Amino acid sequence: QPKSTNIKYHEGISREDKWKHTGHKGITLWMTGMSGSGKSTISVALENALVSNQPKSYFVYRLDGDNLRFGLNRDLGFAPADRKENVRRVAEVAKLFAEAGAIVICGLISPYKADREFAREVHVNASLPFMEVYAEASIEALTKRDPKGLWKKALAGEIKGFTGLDAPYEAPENAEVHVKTETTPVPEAVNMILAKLDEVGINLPRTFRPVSTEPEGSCESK
Ligand SMILES: Nc1ncnc2c1ncn2[C@@H]1O[C@H](COP(=O)(O)OS(=O)(=O)O)[C@@H](OP(=O)(O)O)[C@H]1O
Ligand SMILES: Nc1ncnc2c1ncn2[C@@H]1O[C@H](COP(=O)(O)OP(=O)(O)O)[C@@H](O)[C@H]1O
Repeated sequence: QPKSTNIKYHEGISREDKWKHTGHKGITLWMTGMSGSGKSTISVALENALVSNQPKSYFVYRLDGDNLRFGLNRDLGFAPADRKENVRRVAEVAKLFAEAGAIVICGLISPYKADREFAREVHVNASLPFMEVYAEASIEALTKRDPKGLWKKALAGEIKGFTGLDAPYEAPENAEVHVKTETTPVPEAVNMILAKLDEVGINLPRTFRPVSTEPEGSCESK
């Protein structure tokens, strides 16, 4: 519930009218998984596939957990309440972008099921499509990959409350897409997500606008 009272929601132009510009519906793809599981790698590859590999570019916007912590979420840490607020804010921002017609790719660890469910509800309540994508890899693989050296630091006790070590990760049970990134190459993961997008059906049907059948210059003669 909002803290403010005496506020009123104002409607603008319809979502359908906004989506006419993009030629497709907005949707939020929520990538979850532990650090190093492949959220960013797959998100960027998917973004490229949608922007550069299609006959017509899609309107895509990535909301990356790490990146947002430099700005919008700079006041948040990694305590459970902070992670919850992190997910809430990103879910609300994603909803706004999806309303504007974007394919929003969120990449957040989002370790708690309840928080991810909240993100889904925000979209469902606004009648916006939402799908969860689970990037999974074993702790063994994650500690080997360790692109940022964070697992090494956390294992050495230099990071407290690290997801997968001394902070929980509640794995999704019903994610729309489940990518086992130890055995699924990145392009295959992208194609799995594209196939799911096709299933949801975000492309808007197009019909041709007929040409005028009035004789040329008939306007002036009236
Ligand atoms: N304690 C702890 N636990 C997990 N991750 C940590 C931690 N401290 C810093 N980092 C870095 O922060 C990135 C995760 O931020 P998120 O906003 O995605 O996290 S969360 O959804 O709020 O749980 C995460 O990014 P990714 O590696 O891309 O997942 C890490 O780079
Ligand atoms: N199949 C795969 N899918 C995604 N990432 C992979 C895969 N195989 C290896 N990797 C590597 O794993 C690391 C994943 O890191 P990153 O995408 O930053 O994860 P996250 O955003 O979840 O923290 C990268 O170094 C990437 O090259």
